[in-house]
Amino acid sequence: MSETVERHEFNAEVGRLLDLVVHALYSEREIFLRELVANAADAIDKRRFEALTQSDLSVPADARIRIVPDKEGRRLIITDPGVGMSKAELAQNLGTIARSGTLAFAQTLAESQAADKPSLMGQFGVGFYSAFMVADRVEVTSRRAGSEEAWTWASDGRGDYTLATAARAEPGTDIVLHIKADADEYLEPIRLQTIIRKWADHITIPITVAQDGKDEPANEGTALWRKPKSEVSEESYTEFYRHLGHVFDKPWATLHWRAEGALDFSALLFIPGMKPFQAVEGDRESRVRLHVRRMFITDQAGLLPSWLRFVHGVVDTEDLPLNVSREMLQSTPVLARIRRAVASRVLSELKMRARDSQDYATFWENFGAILKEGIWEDAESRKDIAPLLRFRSSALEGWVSLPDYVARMKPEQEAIYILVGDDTDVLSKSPQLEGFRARGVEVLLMADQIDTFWPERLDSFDAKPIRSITQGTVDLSKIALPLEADEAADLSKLIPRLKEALKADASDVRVTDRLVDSAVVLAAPQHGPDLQMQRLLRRAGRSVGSDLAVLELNPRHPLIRKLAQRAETAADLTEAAGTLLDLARLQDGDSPRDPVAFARRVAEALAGELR
Ligand SMILES: Nc1ncnc2c1ncn2[C@@H]1O[C@H](COP(=O)(O)OP(=O)(O)OP(=O)(O)O)[C@@H](O)[C@H]1O
Repeated sequence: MSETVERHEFNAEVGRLLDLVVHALYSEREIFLRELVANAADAIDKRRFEALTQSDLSVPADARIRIVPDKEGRRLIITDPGVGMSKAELAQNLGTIARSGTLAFAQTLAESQAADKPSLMGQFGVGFYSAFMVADRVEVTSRRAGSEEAWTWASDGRGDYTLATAARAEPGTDIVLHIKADADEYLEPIRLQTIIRKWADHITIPITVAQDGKDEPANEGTALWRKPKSEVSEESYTEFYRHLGHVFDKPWATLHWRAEGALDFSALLFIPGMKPFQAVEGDRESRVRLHVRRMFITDQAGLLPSWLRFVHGVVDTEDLPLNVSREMLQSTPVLARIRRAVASRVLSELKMRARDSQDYATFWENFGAILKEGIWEDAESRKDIAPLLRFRSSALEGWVSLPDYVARMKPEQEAIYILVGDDTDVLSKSPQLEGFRARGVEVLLMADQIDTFWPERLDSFDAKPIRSITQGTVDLSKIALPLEADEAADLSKLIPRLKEALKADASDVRVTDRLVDSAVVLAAPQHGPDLQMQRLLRRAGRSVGSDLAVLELNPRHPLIRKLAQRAETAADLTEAAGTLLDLARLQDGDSPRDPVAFARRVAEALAGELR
């Protein structure tokens, strides 16, 4: 067979990443073995998954990962019968950085303090490239399952790599590391055994290390989730969690249980201790792994609803056949029942942990925004999720729950009041809150994208309606103002004049008791989209329809009083009306309709003052 050899440059990012990996990132070089073994195990799982629909790809019964040190040749070889890589996949996976942001993150990491490194590192796997910490040349020979062709990728990690035709009897991958002069220890079978036991014991695929010509088992290979809880140490849980999630932090929650009876399954689930650094945009599916009788089947069985997609873990059942098909995964009632059982177990864990508010805040700040999606999209779970929500509040620091809020409601108060915007700190200063603050009425402040949507679906909590304070007419008149307020001006002449002047820009002009210090405020029309929704629509370039905002006036404010007097005469109020509307928009963080005209009017008004 004639050999073809092609030379390719690494893209510039890979070059820089390699440099960081080798020189700045890791203090423990031994983790290269963990990374390579994890990749090999993933490749075997992938092949098993593909075999569900293509039986000729099936993984050999004695599949294992072999580690073979060759002292004389100064080589370390890692072999797996996994899915393998085609020529294009070799170039793509080992010649570029697939995930955007990886390089930037590696740089941050390299520059960070030693003390912060371990936790940052958790967000980050350099994976395959870590081989260059111990090797000055790496060769990867791979044959894609389902193909006859094999290719060898080779590089000394310095700018370029080659791709050459090769031969391999079976699908799978061999990684050959040419060990550096100062890395002799990684040619010692005992040392390799120790590393595997430390880092890869939870991998259920057998791993062997060759010693004196014999393959010796190196991992225990028991399925951790099948062991009784009492036999699993915290370290083993943590190590398994890290392996599953490709992370390095500690789980915030570990849920390990066995269901027996109507359903028969074991589950080991984790809620991460921090937000994933590289959240895959658009991927909203739960990635909890489904095993049948220990054997990995798929991580795409949607075992948890997407609003619990931050949960990692494994569910292993006796109730499905090993050759379960993809169609069956969609339709079998067994899986539907398992899904319900698993989700309800996660919710009860959250409920229990929510009793410790400080502890729960960690979870909430990481994943609260995702949990809220459940209120929007899951009618069945809505009632269970609602008490788990937490909010910023106009009345106090920290996180507030709906039950807390309801317990603090004023006797005359009719609704749970909310204000939605882009930033809770900005919201907490909003004039929209003035009348509520003055009357001692608490308002919940929300600034996640999803907050524009879910309140409408929940509608009420504990029989109290949830109302946006910028929507419709909020009636505060039943709750007395504790301080003495100025007499309200009579606006009966002013209002029709302003309505006329603003007929193209406001759907209504009316008196409000929501204000104390400010003259004006905007409200959404009673049956149209709320203000934040209008803002989102506008930013997305969508029309907000005919639902113009309502301009509300504070009849006790000096400016409004003066205008009310002016309205008694025939004076022209068009400009003043426009300025009022623009002021209200500015307060809510929006621009005046015509910034230049607005600036001119304000300047003229000031000039009048100064004259
Ligand atoms: N032994 C292998 N068999 C098949 N494919 C592999 C093997 N090793 C690596 N790959 C492929 O190369 C890709 C890149 O591997 P690498 O270890 O750099 O990153 P990763 O595993 O995707 O991410 P991370 O290390 O952060 O978990 C893998 O996603 C996989 O597709």
